[in-house]
Amino acid sequence: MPRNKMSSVRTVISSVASDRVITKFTPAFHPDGTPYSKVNFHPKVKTACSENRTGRVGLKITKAVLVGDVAVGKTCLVNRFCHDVFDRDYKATIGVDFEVEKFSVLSIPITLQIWDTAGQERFKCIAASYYRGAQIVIVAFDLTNEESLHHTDQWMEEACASADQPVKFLLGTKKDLLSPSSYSDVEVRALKQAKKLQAEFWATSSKSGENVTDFFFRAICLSFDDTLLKELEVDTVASKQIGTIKVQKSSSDLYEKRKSNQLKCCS
Ligand SMILES: Nc1nc2c(ncn2[C@@H]2O[C@H](COP(=O)(O)OP(=O)(O)OP(=O)(O)O)[C@@H](O)[C@H]2O)c(=O)[nH]1
Repeated sequence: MPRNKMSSVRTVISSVASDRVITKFTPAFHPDGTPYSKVNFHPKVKTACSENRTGRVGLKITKAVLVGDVAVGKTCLVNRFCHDVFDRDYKATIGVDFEVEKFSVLSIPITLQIWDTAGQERFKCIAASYYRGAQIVIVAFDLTNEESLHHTDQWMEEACASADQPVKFLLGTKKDLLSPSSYSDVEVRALKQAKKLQAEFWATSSKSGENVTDFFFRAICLSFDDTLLKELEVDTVASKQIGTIKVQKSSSDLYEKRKSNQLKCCS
């Protein structure tokens, strides 16, 4: 890599907070609650990162959209992760809000944009226009509100319609409000729903902070690994195609050479 490019990557990494450095693949929350079997970064991804061959991946922004019913706790989740605060007073999101967080994943700088959308029906149109191109879709529901779990089908369908082959999550909020036995009952239904949605299930509490950081780290790990693998495959196909053109060119050169030799012999 050219010297100036390398030093700009280093500058970005040095501006990443120490608690945003990811060196290990974060595991799923529940072994039966995920369609993603990955437990580690792909060997090709690890090699590409160690050799600084990550192309445009380190320069791209990873977009996450957060959707779900009114007052399930979307804004509180973002505020807990980005600012480590919790507000017990409810203030409805108007339309859409967003936060940006910088990470270093296997020493590659990654910028995560989290779009926190309004759950209120009247803002749905505005919020939906921000789903486009999302690589991470998070459908939140309130673990204490069964109806909000039922509505996750529709939220997932709408958010994925214009997303970009996203990594999908079904995220239960307000875990602190449930006793262990009530939580176990809800978990059974949530795991069933996650399977139906082909999404990974997480249960969090923005009040206590339980599982909030692990959840976002997991989302980043899955998305980063996916995106970089796709990018490396594109590079491999492109270099194979260049190789084929070269082979074709040299064999046609050989043909022309032979033809001219034959002509020389005949004359
Ligand atoms: N006990 C508890 N309360 C929570 C938690 N998360 C959110 N709340 C409360 O739930 C209410 C709604 O939270 P918000 O984060 O504003 O909900 P929202 O989903 O962003 O709502 P909209 O913007 O209208 O879509 C607030 O009163 C929060 O204090 C949690 O983990 N535990």
